[in-house]
Amino acid sequence: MMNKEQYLLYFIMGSNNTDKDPEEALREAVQGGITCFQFREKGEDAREASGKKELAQRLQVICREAGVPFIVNDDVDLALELGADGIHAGQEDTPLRDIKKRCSGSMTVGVSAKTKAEAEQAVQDGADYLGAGPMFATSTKEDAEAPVGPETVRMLRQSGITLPIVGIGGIGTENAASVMEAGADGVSVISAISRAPDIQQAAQSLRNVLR
Ligand SMILES: Cc1ncsc1CCOP(=O)(O)O
Ligand SMILES: C=C1C=NC(C)=NC1=N
Ligand SMILES: [Mg+2]
Repeated sequence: MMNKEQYLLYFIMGSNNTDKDPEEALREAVQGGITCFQFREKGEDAREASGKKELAQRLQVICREAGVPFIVNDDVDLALELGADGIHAGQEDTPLRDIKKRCSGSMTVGVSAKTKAEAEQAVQDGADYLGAGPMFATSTKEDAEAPVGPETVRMLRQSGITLPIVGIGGIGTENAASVMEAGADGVSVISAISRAPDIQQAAQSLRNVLR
């Protein structure tokens, strides 16, 4: 199970989020100080089946060596097969109750939620953290909905949600602090790190504005 501090700089990446070798990209991000990693192999040119599993295993080794939690997006079977530290489910993915039945109590289960109702349902279903967004405009997720802004984090806190919350969507060094100030425990980032010329520097710069 993860502690709140581990959500601070929650890097997410799949092979199609970087032009670099994904393993090299993750090593650089770990060097730069990410506190948590999610393997999200999705969308155009995403690897599938054995290719996806092999890449996941290699990235999991990098996380394990660094003591960084390794979370899998959406794919419950893969998460269980790998013995991942956690799974992240979107609203359109496998219902949390079904996931919880299949996962051991030690597995961190995260849910995307941006309304009070979604958040309360997730709490009831036993979610360990919430991903709220998109905070700002993003081109990384093709079907991302309209940005909801950090106000959504503030709203969830004012609604009495005490679960760890990470903001996600279009986050970089220029706006990360506003997400934390709204009450998030961390920020989830894809392209501001995965597409940076110097990935280690990008992760370090984000760490520097977070705390
Ligand atoms: C997976 C996801 N969910 C909401 S926005 C998003 C993409 C975030 O990518 P980026 O950090 O590059 O905007
Ligand atoms: C859609 C998502 C929202 N939040 C997080 C943390 N991960 C995701 N894949
Ligand atoms: Mg999803």
